[in-house]
Amino acid sequence: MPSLKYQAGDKVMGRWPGSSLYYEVKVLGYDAKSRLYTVIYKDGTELELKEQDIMSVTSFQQRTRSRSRSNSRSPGRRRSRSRSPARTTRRSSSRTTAAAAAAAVATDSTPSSRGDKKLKQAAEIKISPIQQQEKKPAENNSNNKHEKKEENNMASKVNEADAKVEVDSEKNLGRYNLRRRKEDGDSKAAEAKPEEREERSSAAPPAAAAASSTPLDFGGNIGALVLMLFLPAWVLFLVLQVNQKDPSLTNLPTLPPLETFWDPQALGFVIIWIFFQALLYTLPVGKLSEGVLLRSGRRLTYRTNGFFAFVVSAAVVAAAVYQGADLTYIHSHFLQLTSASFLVSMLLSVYLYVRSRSTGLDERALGGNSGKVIYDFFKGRELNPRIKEFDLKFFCEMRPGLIGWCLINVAMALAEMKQQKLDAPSYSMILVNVFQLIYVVDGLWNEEAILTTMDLMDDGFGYMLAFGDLVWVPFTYTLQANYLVSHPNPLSLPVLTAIVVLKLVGFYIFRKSNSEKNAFRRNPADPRLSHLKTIPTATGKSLLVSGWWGVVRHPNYLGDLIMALAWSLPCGFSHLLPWYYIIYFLILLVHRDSRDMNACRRKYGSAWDKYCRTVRYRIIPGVY
Ligand SMILES: NC(=O)C1=CN([C@@H]2O[C@H](COP(=O)(O)OP(=O)(O)OC[C@H]3O[C@@H](n4cnc5c(N)ncnc54)[C@H](OP(=O)(O)O)[C@@H]3O)[C@@H](O)[C@H]2O)C=CC1
Ligand SMILES: CC(C)CCC[C@@H](C)[C@H]1CC=C2C3=C(CC[C@@]21C)[C@@]1(C)CC[C@H](O)C(C)(C)[C@@H]1CC3
Repeated sequence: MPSLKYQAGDKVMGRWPGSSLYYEVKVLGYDAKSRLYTVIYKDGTELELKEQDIMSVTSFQQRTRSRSRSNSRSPGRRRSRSRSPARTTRRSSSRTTAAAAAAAVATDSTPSSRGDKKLKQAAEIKISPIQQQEKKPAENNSNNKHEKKEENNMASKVNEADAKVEVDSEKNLGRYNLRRRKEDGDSKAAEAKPEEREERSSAAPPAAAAASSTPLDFGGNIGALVLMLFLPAWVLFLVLQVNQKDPSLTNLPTLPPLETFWDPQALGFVIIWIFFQALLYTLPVGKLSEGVLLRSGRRLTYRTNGFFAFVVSAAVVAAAVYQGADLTYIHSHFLQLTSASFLVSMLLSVYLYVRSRSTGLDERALGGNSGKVIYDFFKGRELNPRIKEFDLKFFCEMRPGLIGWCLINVAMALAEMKQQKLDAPSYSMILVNVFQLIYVVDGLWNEEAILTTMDLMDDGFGYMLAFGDLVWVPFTYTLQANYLVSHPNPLSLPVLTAIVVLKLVGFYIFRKSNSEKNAFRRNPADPRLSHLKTIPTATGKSLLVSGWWGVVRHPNYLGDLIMALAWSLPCGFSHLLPWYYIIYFLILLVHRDSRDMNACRRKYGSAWDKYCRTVRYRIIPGVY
């Protein structure tokens, strides 16, 4: 790198994207095409940074020193976070450390006469060298030396704006423990306003600028192309197969004439349904929830009124049925409704790809910005495409397909009654309907929790999710109910009871683990989580290492899989078809788990390895 400002091997200070935090990093290389430096953090995390986000160690020291001086001269110019009563300083778990940090702040940035008072009001974040802290057993309230409370965030970083610590020696360039003081009283933490929690929670966004070097999933361009062709073909196969009297693997369906796929009325219904859901989403009813801090430094707001949308949709559908609407139309025109939804998802994907071309680097997903057209089209380039406040990804994932899933299931129950001349749906049909209804309603009730899932935080919005949300979910997740319409499977009471128990166990694990992680990510200081052990990471975020997330690395997947089993069991063992969902789901979740492992490895470096060594099983206890 001859004419570059920084050379490979240089030790410099790198800004964490989207924040004012600087870490000591080593320059590994420079990519002339993307004009990004690849840097490595002390814990092994590699990121790509722009030149303006890098500073030489000397300039960093000068800058921090001058800030320190100006802070001590004009207290009024300090950031106002200490002024809110909810943000009063918290008691440190270690008096020694608190004293050491206090000394550092008082000596270096404020005259001692004012020191004490100022300290009480000062920023919640303080810095002290990590080596010193790690040696103190009193600090470590876990049995494992790697496991500490969220407050013990080990980070090789210096918060330029907040730290107010003199950069007086090589000390600041080494490893620091960036910790937050505990609240005076836990309840305050729990009651804190979202904007206050924001600042208290992880100090840095989770990843770097969209990197063209992020490894490609699914075998890159070719794999994405194969999947793009295979997935609709597979949906078609399932839809045709389920209508066969004998849907076994030895009895494959024949392709119907092409004109049967197209029905303008079906397309009309699909469009009306999507627009109806869009209308409900935009109504100023329900909570406004904040998403995670993005790489761009922004935090988006979402209208989480999914449960409201569900209730209104149910009421409107019930009214339509009361007025004579025949829901069994959905069963008899399933193929046409599927192809209409496919068309909509295709058009949406093209729109998403085209608009992603005019987005900035930091608005793109790390995984869908490879420069490979097919791959990026499939994976999705833009992380959070929005039309004004209307978030397309959030909406599609949580509304038309998900609520449509329940509508289709109800239609299947009516079709079963009609086809089998029953006065009420069969027990198997009721179980499938109720189980999946619980799943969907739970998702909508806890809609906010979706904001800390991979799809919302990391994945771009492209064909994979557009097709997944609008076609895959409503037309393949309803397969069990669809199967039962013409393949009855009577259940004995003991079997029925056993299936219900299985579902409840799965649901308990799924809900508890998802809520635990969501609550922790939203407010690491939540007193209800204070018993949990955590592993600090260089990003300022911690990883849960006890509770549900200490049993396996994806307890939520475990619960989901148990539930999937309970959804297939009511269909019996006559055919493999209704078991397709659990087979697909196992593959999806194992693949998702490895995608997440790679993403977390990139995000958290050695801290993630530490987590994996501590929590050794991936999804199923006892299975690596
Ligand atoms: N029905 C269906 O078709 C599907 C359902 N699902 C369900 O959706 C839910 C969400 O799944 P998904 O988005 O894949 O993944 P998760 O909700 O498990 O999210 C993964 C993220 O959680 C954070 N995390 C991982 N380990 C820890 C830890 N120990 N402590 C704290 N945070 C941790 C990391 O993000 P960070 O650290 O950045 O916060 C990681 O990237 C699951 O319940 C899953 O079963 C998923 C796919 C399909
Ligand atoms: C087409 C591909 C082969 C796969 C596409 C995957 C998508 C269908 C799924 C990715 C993550 C999902 C989630 C749910 C539905 C399926 C998709 C979109 C979810 C909304 C179901 C309801 C749950 O309660 C949830 C936790 C909110 C789920 C979040 C992830």
